[in-house]
Amino acid sequence: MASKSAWRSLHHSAKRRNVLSTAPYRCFSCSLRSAQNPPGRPDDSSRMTHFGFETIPEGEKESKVGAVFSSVASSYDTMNDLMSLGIHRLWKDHFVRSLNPGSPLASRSGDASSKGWNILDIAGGSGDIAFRLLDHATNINNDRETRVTVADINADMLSEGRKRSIDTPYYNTKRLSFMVANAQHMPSVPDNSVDLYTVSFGIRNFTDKQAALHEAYRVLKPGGVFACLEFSKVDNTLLNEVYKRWSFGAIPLIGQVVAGDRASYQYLVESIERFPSQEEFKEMIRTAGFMIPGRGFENLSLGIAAIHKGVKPVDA
Ligand SMILES: C[S@@+](CC[C@H](N)C(=O)[O-])C[C@H]1O[C@@H](n2cnc3c(N)ncnc32)[C@H](O)[C@@H]1O
Repeated sequence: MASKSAWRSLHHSAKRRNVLSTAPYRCFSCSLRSAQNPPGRPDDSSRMTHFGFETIPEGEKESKVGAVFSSVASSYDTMNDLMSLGIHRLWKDHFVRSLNPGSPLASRSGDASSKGWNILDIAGGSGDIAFRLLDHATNINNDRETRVTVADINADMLSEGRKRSIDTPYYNTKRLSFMVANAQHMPSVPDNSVDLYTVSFGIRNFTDKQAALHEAYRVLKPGGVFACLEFSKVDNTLLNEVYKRWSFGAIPLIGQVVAGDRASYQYLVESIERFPSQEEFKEMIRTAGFMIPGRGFENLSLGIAAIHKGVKPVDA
């Protein structure tokens, strides 16, 4: 008899080719996909959304985004360096430093007995943020208890992450795990169980961003922190002009030359353009129930990217 993992991979390749419609046992990733319309939610089949500059039925977005990331998975890290001229590394380092993972939890949750942080890195893809979070906890805070679950809807991106983790001290330890999950509905993550929820360059791809923010609120402990690093709106006219020429002119072309895939990179730049402004996104975080610390966001490189944070109230 085929092992569960062998069956699962056969099942998924069959699903991709549309030749299998029913699962003989509960398949985690597929059940999550179908869980987009949980009981009680209206059928979304007639609702429209954006896929880059295209308007498409909501029900089609996940598979289209899935195809983009399956296509770019193997070249994703190289492309990130080329597209951002390496700057994404500085943004990610700064993001993680600003969160200070592994520092004493007592200061914000009042739970002096807590050891280590339970971190959920959503849309974690190839592990860039997870490895940095664990390095920071270990090397800066001397904390060897903090653990990160990298969750992503795309098994191909997670498999790149798993491969990369082999070169880290966290490989095959309880500090690092990978999970196929849809940020909009994560039934396997209990309420009030997470200290820090991170999402880096992921949320603009979600079909229902507000639903994902509500789900972040649900899984975070009271006092827990939501933190998002995402492309945003440039607040300087001249830089904005240069940036748009670079992103629309060069990035799809680099995608074609390096990864043999122009269309996926065209989608990625269009999705940046479609993402709400800093102020609009801050209001979405507030709507999900979070308290907004200070100004609520920090612009990086004049707003090319921004860090947004929200805190779940301690008395929630
Ligand atoms: C641009 S990558 C970001 C990867 C990584 N966080 C980083 O900063 O390099 C975006 C990721 O979002 C994932 N994603 C898209 N929609 C998702 C959803 N609804 N739930 C979870 N992950 C999703 C994609 O599969 C992809 O791995």
